[in-house]
Amino acid sequence: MELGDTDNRKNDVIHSGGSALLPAPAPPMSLQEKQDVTRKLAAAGATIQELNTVRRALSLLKGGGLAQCANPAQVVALILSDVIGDPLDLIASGPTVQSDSKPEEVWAIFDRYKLSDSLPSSVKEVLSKTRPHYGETKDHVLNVVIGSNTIALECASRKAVELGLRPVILSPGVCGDVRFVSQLYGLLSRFACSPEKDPPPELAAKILQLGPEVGVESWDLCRTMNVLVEEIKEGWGTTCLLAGGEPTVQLTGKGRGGRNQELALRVGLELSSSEGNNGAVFLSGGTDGQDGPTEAAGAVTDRELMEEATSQGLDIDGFLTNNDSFTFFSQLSEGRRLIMPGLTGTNVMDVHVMLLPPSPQTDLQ
Ligand SMILES: Nc1ncnc2c1ncn2[C@@H]1O[C@H](COP(=O)(O)OP(=O)(O)OP(=O)(O)O)[C@@H](O)[C@H]1O
Ligand SMILES: O=C(O)[C@H](O)CO
Repeated sequence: MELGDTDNRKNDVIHSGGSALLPAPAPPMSLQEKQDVTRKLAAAGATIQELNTVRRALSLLKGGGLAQCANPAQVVALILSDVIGDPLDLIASGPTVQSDSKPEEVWAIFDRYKLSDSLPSSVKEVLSKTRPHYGETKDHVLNVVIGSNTIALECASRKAVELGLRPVILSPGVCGDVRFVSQLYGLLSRFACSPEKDPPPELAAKILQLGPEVGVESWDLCRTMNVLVEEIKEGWGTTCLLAGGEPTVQLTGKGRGGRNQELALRVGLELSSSEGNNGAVFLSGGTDGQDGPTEAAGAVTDRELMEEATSQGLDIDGFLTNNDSFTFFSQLSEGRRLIMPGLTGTNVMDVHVMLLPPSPQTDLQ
């Protein structure tokens, strides 16, 4: 979070991690008490939406407080979004966006995670006060999203065209468990590499059934499948399927990994078990250059993965059970499938890329 002043104007860059970088617990709450509350919520599995709704209510600067402090100076907030849907009031808990979270909304979150009875009395005191507003008008604040997953996918799409690929953007809002997300990409690859001119309708039905589990709307799935069918019928070159978002992993093991590496590993299993000529290549990477507590940003897989692992005596299921995807990719072929760009200094969530080469019958046209 950088602040800069030019004459009577304050320029802020709002980005990932901003909530933690700009703590300002509302009195009488102490910083330690506020940290304990957010840690308990995160450990209980609260979503970023729930977490930041609570953070805004317990902070002097979040939820528009920073803009209020700057009033009447003109505030220009340049925002890098790391939250699906780019909600201005939730990115870094919206320090320049007036908060409307009501105490009852916050208590409902505490109740949901059974924390209401283990909170310090300061929480009750803060929530019993009405939040200050920064006046009747918000004319002195301009919030601009200058970086987001949508923008990243649009840039990737332009690069794909430069490389002679045919891009199609599925969605910037992919979420849900990596097991469902990997099934979606496996089904889409089978749909695109289908030997029939018209892919089997049951494949399309399964893809549409998965939509709600992975945060992708039916019309985005139908639009994408129509592009893939056109590719099959008209025999374009390789289609570059682009998507992004922030899937989740249910951690059951003690291994080292991240959601991007685990997703890539699971998609590799899907591709390896897919019959026919499934020449898809899949990449998942964190745009901040770090995936979980590892040096990698993600990994690349294809249908050769299973055979490659088996030939090197690596049991994929064992690594997955232990959430040990980083160790797996590090040991496989000297780590050649890992993506290691280093930290990028920005964060617009994860990007998924799947290259779908033309299926054999179109080569003969
Ligand atoms: N061994 C593991 N295997 C798979 N996923 C893991 C593992 N360890 C952690 N994770 C996942 O990685 C996530 C944390 O990823 P990361 O450290 O990249 O932060 P982040 O969620 O991207 O936050 P930020 O947006 O601030 O970078 C956790 O939500 C957890 O589900
Ligand atoms: O700082 C935060 O609140 C998260 O990174 C979401 O923006």
